Amino acid sequence: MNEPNLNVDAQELDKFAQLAHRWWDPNSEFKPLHDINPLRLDYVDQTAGLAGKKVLDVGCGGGILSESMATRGAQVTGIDLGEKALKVAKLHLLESGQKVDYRLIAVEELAKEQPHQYDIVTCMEMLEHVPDPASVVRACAELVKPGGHVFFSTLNRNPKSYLFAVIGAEYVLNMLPRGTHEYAKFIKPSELGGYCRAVGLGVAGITGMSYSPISKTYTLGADTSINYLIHCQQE
Ligand SMILES: C[S@@+](CC[C@H](N)C(=O)[O-])C[C@H]1O[C@@H](n2cnc3c(N)ncnc32)[C@H](O)[C@@H]1O
Repeated sequence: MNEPNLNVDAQELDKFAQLAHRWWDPNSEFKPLHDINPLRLDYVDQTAGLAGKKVLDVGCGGGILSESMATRGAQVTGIDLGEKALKVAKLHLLESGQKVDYRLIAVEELAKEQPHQYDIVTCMEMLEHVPDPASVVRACAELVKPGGHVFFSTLNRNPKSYLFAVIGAEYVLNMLPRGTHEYAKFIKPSELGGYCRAVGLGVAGITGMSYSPISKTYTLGADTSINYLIHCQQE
């Protein structure tokens, strides 16, 4: 994917391509995504109701969230620009027997092709890896049906998130490979909320996702200082 006008950072895609074969190993570099998945899945399901809904998962990677939403009865399309991750995602369907439509396409392109087609759009842990996150938010707003739900999760930008998400996770606890995250690309909730409101997505809720190095578990709650989920509705 080297087309100059795509909203993509080739180095970011390459990081995920190098690791793609380990996507479904719950003890690999993707362990944090496996660990947070039940929390975000329940949050989306309880907030928007997945059964019978047409759902788009943007930046779906190997399909951890996409597949789990399919198990809740959603008709899921997963898109990414990482070819290897998508291959892994498709292979995993053979093992799980789930049904997800995976496509290699930029979200901005899909928005032109299928405007206002989805009841729910999810875009988790992806915005902090793209050059122009506002463009992704705009495309998600174009893809969701009037009154539909859009969910984003990303990393907040402040000294605490630098300490925990970069130094702690990559250098002290070795939970993630060094260089996984670029601090300058982290996004404050106020900035993400601004991108959403600018394209007609009303912010309905913001929830923090916190990790306890003592219990080694994640919880949802009021603390949005490191990782957070934002729930929007198309106005
Ligand atoms: C941290 S992974 C998150 C995967 C998945 N959303 C999850 O939370 O389980 C980030 C994903 O974003 C994808 N990505 C990065 N830049 C992208 C872009 N410009 N368009 C689509 N996907 C992109 C990567 O290929 C990778 O699969």
